[in-house]
Amino acid sequence: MSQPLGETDFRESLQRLAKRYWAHHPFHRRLHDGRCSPPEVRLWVANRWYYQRHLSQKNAAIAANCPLPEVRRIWIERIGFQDGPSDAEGGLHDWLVLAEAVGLQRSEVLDERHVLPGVRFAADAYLDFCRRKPWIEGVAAALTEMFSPDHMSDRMAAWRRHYDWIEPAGLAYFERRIPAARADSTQTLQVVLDHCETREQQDAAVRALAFKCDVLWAMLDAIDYKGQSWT
Ligand SMILES: O=C(O)c1cc(C(=O)O)c2c(n1)C(=O)C(=O)c1cc(C(=O)O)[nH]c1-2
Repeated sequence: MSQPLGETDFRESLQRLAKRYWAHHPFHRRLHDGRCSPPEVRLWVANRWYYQRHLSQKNAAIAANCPLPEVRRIWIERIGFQDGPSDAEGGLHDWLVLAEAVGLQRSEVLDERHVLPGVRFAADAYLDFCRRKPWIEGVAAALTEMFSPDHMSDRMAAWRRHYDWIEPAGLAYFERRIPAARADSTQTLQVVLDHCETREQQDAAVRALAFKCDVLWAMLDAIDYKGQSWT
C-alpha cells in the first residue's frame, strides 16, 4: 500500500486538473469571445438547466451517503442555495430568469424539449456517481468549483461586452453564484483534505474530479455539435 501524499502534493494533484476544466472547451471560448449566435446562447442556457436541476438531488445523495453530522450539516446548505425558500427565489429561480433574459419561454425550459441526449447522459451520470460512490468521492467531484469563480466572472464580463441583447436581470444567477462558489469550494477542499486519509482515498478523489471534468466537457461537446445548426 502506498503512503498517503502530503497535503501540499495532494492539493496540487487536484489543482493540476484545472487544465481539463470546461473553461478551456472550444464552445466556452467561443461564447466568451462573443462568437455565439443568440440561438447558441439559448441552447447553452436551456441545456444547462438540466444540469442545474440535478444539483440538489446529487447534493442530497451525498448527504444521504455520509455518516458524519458535521459534514451533512454544511452540505445540505447547498440544497437551499439552488432550491431557495420558495419557487420565487433561489438558484433554480434565477436560472429561469436567465432563460427569459436570453429569449426563452419558461415553459420550453421546464419541459426540457431542447435538452440534448449527450447533456442528459452527462448530467444523469453525475447524479448516478454521487448516489453510488462513497460520499467523499461525490464531495471531491464538486471541486470543479475551485476553477469556476474566475471562469464565471469572465463570462459575465464577456456577456456585458458582446451580448447587449441579453437583459441584465439575467446575470443575477452568476452574481450570486460567484461568491457562493468561492466559499463552497474552500469548504469542499477542506473536507476532501481532512477525510481522504489513505493514498487510495486520495487517488479516488483525484479520479472523481477528473470524472467531473469529463461530465462538464461532454455536455459542451453535445452543445457545440448541435449549436452549429440550432435556430
Ligand atoms: O457556470 C459554471 O461554469 C459553473 C460551473 C460549475 C462547476 O464547475 O461544476 C458549477 C456551476 N456553474 C454552478 O452554478 C453550480 O451551482 C455548481 C454546483 C456544482 C457542483 O458540482 O456541486 N458545480 C457547479
